[in-house]
Amino acid sequence: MSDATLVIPAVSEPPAAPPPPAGPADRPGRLEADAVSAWFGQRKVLDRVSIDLPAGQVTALIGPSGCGKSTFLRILNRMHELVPGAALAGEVRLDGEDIYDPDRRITDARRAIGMVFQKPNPFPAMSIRDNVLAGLSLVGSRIKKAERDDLVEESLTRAGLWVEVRDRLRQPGSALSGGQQQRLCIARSLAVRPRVLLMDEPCSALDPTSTRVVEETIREIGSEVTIVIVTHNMQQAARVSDRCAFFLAAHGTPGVIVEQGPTGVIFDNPQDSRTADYVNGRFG
Ligand SMILES: Nc1ncnc2c1ncn2[C@@H]1O[C@H](COP(=O)(O)OP(=O)(O)OP(=O)(O)O)[C@@H](O)[C@H]1O
Repeated sequence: MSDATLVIPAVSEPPAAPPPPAGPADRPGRLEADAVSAWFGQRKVLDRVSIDLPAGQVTALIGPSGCGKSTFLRILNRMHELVPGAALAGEVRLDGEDIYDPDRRITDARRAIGMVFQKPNPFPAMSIRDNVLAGLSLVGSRIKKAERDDLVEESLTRAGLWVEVRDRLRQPGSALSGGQQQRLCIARSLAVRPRVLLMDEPCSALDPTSTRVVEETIREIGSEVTIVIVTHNMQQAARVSDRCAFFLAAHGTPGVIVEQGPTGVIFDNPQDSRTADYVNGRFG
């Protein structure tokens, strides 16, 4: 490990920030990664990745399996450091502020930067309503009882699920279809009013119809909350993203960004022949 700015997770956490105020969703945030490298033990898996993720835009991270996309995504909300033996270097800034600053709590980063995973993971025995509210306690936020119903409706509406579930909010989350469960997980993330939403292959466990509905949801919320999505599906990247970053790890070397830019350019006029080969399905 040669980079000088190795980040070591804080041992003691500073006091909790106050819960976010009720009201309209916060404005979308701008994320910047600067020379981010990552290791699992002695193995370096990302090398000096720098990218600007503009506020209110959807950025797709694309590239072959194993090139470090998910690792990079997890670095963006401080999940990488939870893996034993994992280390990282470089800087990640949310609206100019270093999310790894030792004066900042991990939960502050998680509250501002939400995550939706590959497999829908609602709490199966918990009601649909309580699943939406569960996101708040996961990041240490509280909300007044009187404001809960409004927040549930607002979050489910933004996730494109309200009309389908408004008459059965007390039913368990497990009673929903896979696509509905994924939108419930999006609603759970949105209830925290994040500035950025990270999505790790959110449609890979869904059928084509559910995939389309989740993609519509992404397009609809993409101007209110900055979205970074990892996807293997090139059509999906083309459909939902404003910008793309192409990751590659050649012959066992750490992953790097080969090319990044507006989605139209990456697909129709890429500058690097490896990008052209990948987006046209010639490898990966
Ligand atoms: N917990 C872990 N411990 C050790 N190595 C890991 C761990 N997680 C990932 N890796 C390794 O880090 C490298 C990058 O993995 P990562 O999952 O970030 O790639 P990816 O591009 O997201 O792949 P995929 O598209 O298949 O999900 C891979 O070589 C992987 O084997």
